[in-house]
Amino acid sequence: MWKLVKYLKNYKKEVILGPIFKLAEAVLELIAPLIMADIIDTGIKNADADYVLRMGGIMILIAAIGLVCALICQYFAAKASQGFGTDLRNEMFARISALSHAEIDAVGTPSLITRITNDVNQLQVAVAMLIRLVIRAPFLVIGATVMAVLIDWKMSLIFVAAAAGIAVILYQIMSRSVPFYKTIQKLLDRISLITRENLSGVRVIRAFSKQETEQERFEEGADDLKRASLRVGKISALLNPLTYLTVNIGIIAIIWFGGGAVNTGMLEQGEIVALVQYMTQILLALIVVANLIVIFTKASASGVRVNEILEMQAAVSDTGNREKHPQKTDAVPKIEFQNVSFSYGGDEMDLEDVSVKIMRGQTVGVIGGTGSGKTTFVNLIPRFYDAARGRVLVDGEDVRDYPLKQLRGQIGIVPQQAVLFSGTVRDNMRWRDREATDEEIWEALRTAQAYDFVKRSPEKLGMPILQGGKNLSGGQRQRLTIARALVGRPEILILDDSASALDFATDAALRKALREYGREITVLMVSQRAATLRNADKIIVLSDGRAVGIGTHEELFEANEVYREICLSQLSESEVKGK
Ligand SMILES: Nc1ncnc2c1ncn2[C@@H]1O[C@H](COP(=O)(O)OP(=O)(O)OP(=O)(O)O)[C@@H](O)[C@H]1O
Repeated sequence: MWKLVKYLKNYKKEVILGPIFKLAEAVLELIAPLIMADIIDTGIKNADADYVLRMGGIMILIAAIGLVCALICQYFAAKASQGFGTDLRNEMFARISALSHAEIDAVGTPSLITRITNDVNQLQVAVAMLIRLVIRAPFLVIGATVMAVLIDWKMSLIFVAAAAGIAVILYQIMSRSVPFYKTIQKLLDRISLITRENLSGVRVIRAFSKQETEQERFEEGADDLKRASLRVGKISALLNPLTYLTVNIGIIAIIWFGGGAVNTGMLEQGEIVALVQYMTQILLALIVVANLIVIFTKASASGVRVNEILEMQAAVSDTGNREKHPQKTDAVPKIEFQNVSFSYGGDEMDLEDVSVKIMRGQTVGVIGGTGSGKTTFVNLIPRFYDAARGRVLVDGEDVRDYPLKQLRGQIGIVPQQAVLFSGTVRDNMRWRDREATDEEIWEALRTAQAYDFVKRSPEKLGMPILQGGKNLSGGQRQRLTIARALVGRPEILILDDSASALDFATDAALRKALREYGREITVLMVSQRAATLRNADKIIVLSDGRAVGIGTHEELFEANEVYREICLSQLSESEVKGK
């Protein structure tokens, strides 16, 4: 948690001045019982109304000054804690954006969300408390004890005994409850995961009538959280009664022994009242200390989770990479895989020893069964992941040597899942090229077979798109994601099973339109449909992560068992042979 202190650097003034004002308030609080004692022992004893009123006035003044000090401290605490939270969130967001897919997969999106929201909240509360109470509470405990010693050192022994008793109670309760706070944080992560899955998958859940099962899953998660919270609650609930009991025993002892001392003239009545007030102040301060321990324990669990993100090293990084100026000649393959192997972390390689050359302007198909490694293969080109062995080259340069912006800037990607963002069609189309003109956008829409439905809409390019593209059909979404990748004319276009939601005629029209780009674009087309890839210049057949065949449709159909089987399961004999 202390590693996060650097995020307070912009709020030094608040962090220093806040506690000073709070301390001033505490000093005034410690003076008040002495004045009270004086009122009783001098003003009331001598029936001096003037004295009582004067001293009463001073007490009101002290209370008013204390209030102002408290408000100023509160202002500083709010400013520093909110500013700290904002800076920390901005930094976390930047780090999360720089993480590669591997780390995001490992932590999980819901956990990232709870870390940047709930965990930062806990830390903000801790910062506010740090400024407001961390110095004040111990100061009051020590100060009240010292004041008691000044009044009567023998009576102050009661304070020492009560404080020791409360310290033991605090330790016993905290050591039992603190470990649960970490568990509670994890359970919150789980609830967040279930909620997120349910909200994003609500249509599927309804389609499969799985509402009840999902409700049960959520209730289970909520029950676990309730159980853990109740356990902590039951332990912590003992804190207040036990502390009150100890302090009240202390007060009884003060009155008991103090009464005797008053009778023998060793102590004044007012001094007894002051001692009781100091005892109450100690009680309140110790309860604050207990709450502070809880808040700091939660914050320390949150701090660890936040630090994990801040210290995470992105597996894919481009630190130190300078812009490349490769010779873009026909002699050098546009894309080359040299003995590439990759694993997501399991025992087996998800891609094994793949070597392939893709020349400039070629259209290359990637085919294979479900889970054969097609997406993994194309994901290595824009460096969503890095190869474990071997090299991936673009224009003869290792992809790891390019700045990510330059590498990804020349690639248009259409992912398997058509994701659009809220805004207009125009906003979405300008993701690759902010400066793209309407003409360029219309051209990309035409190639992607999205021209007609956008043109028909009254707002044209201003047509609104809801979050996730929910106001569009699956096919329309997919066409827009294809158009988005084409705007700005990428040198490499990767279509990851992107035509799957298109009918055959549209799929064919898309391929025809793409051919018109000629040699300008190198196209990688992942598909499970043999018909889609039949006319490609080259087809790569993947099976269990291995490239088991590379060649044209005719060559592969002749010589490759896996490819022939795929074709025969999908195409009629005339389709297999026909062009
Ligand atoms: N993020 C991931 N984490 C761990 N394993 C993964 C991940 N993505 C894919 N895999 C595994 O890697 C293998 C190849 O997956 P990949 O997505 O490349 O297959 P695919 O050929 O594109 O399949 P499909 O046609 O079904 O999309 C599969 O066994 C899959 O379980």
